Amino acid sequence: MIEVRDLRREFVVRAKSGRFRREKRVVTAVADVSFDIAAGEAVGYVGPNGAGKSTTIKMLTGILVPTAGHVRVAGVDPSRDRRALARRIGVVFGQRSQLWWDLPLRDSFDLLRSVYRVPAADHARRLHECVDLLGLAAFLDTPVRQLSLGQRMRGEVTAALLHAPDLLVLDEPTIGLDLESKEKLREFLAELNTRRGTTLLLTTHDLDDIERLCPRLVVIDRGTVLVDGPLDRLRTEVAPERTLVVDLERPGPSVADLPGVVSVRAEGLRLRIAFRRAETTAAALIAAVAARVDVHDVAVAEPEIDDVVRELYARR
Ligand SMILES: Nc1ncnc2c1ncn2[C@@H]1O[C@H](COP(=O)(O)OP(=O)(O)OP(=O)(O)O)[C@@H](O)[C@H]1O
Repeated sequence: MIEVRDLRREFVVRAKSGRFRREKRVVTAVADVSFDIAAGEAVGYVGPNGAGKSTTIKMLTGILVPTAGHVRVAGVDPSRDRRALARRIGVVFGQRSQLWWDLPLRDSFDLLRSVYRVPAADHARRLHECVDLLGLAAFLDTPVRQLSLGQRMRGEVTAALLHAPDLLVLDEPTIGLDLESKEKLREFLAELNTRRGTTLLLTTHDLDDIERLCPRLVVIDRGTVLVDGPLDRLRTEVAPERTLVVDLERPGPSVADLPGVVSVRAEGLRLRIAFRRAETTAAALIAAVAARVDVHDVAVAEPEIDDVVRELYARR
């Protein structure tokens, strides 16, 4: 669905140097990025501010022309054939709108139907589905400028899907939304990916989006890909410690010396035992702990995705 090889984008900026002189400087926003995304995948594209995420997305959607490299999206060269691309993909920019500000939401959808020449019956069916799943009914006749951010975002996602694209690209889709709206949107996108097989590529600073939606993560920093792989593998490789949370019946002797244990933190009768997955299993550790202290309850916590990404940024 997406093929990116040695993709590069430079910007020439003119900075003041001295009183009258302006110096030309080249900023490399994206430097030789390569990745492939297959149909049906859901991929998170993350990185710190200024990493080059938006610049990449703009090249994938035909808004920016690459300085060098090869890019194909749904079989199309995005900057050469934006029209053909527009029929195959949907794009949602959290910070920008494709809706008509002064018109009721419903009218924007009608206009988009004409733009994409979607047959009336298909349009009605897809719209009905989005209205239902995203809960749009209450504000379909409200002008877009009067919508709350959460309502507008649900409208934006609907607008991007009315022509049934195979790929949906989302740039910061949950930015600024409250927790409930975020969850609603994530649930909808997850369904879209698993049920309909729509490919998802999203940039986000909210790692819960990734946790919920993207089995695969591409991390970019200073214009280059830092890592690319399944989230589960990154968890194991980058954050090799898991945590056994043990609730004790009563205080007992220390368990810090058990094999594989890295550290133990006690909060009343609750112990947080960090252990290395390469050195012991949760089952073996639970047995060893239970042989020493009276255990009321146990749970195993995987590293948070935030920890994984923080560790990756720290390593650069
Ligand atoms: N039009 C432009 N002219 C000059 N420099 C630019 C332009 N657009 C982006 N850049 C620079 O390219 C780099 C990457 O920017 P980009 O917007 O792609 O980052 P990002 O990963 O999307 O960041 P954020 O998370 O803050 O949105 C930055 O250093 C930015 O200043």
